Amino acid sequence: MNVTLIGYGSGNVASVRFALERLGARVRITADPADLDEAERIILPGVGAAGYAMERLKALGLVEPIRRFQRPLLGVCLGQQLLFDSSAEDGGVDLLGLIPGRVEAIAPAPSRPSPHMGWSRLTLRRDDPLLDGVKDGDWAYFVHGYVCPDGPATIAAADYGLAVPAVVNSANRWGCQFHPERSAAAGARILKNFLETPA
Ligand SMILES: NC(=O)CC[C@H](N)C(=O)O
Repeated sequence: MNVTLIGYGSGNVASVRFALERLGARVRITADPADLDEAERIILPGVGAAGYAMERLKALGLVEPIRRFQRPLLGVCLGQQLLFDSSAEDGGVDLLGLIPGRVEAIAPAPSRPSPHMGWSRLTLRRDDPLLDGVKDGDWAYFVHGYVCPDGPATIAAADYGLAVPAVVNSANRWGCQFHPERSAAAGARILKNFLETPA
């Protein structure tokens, strides 16, 4: 099982790599656009600000190779958000535009501080190869202050006083808002399923 992990200076590369290698994957970390064109499957990690992440992807010439990639692609945490059209973060930033919609800030409420930090249970919305073996009610670990738009791409959600698209899919692109590398059995199963998704 080969996987290419984009190391672009805005991602939790080390923890994702360790989780993938624990599953037996051969991990290549790269920021070279040529490596993406020949990758069997790609994971786009991400932590921090959307604006900076997009600046890094643009500076490294990675935006178009990611956009044109037709084999399995998984965005993790901020990496899921980057798959959408735009984000309100950093005063508004255009993203990769692979899934329709705008990422918005989580509106804080008395029972719902922002950022959403901690364990929440998953509600499965529909079957998907990435969710094979994941059960309704499984726990996942979230750390985010922005939330993707809930729509047809949502295949699993978490209830945080608002519906948080926890796992999304559109064509060959999947996203995971929570940290699968820090989400115990469900997270490990999602990474394993991604590694086994036919390229
Ligand atoms: N954990 C993160 O890196 C968060 C990503 C994004 N900036 C958000 O607040 O949702």
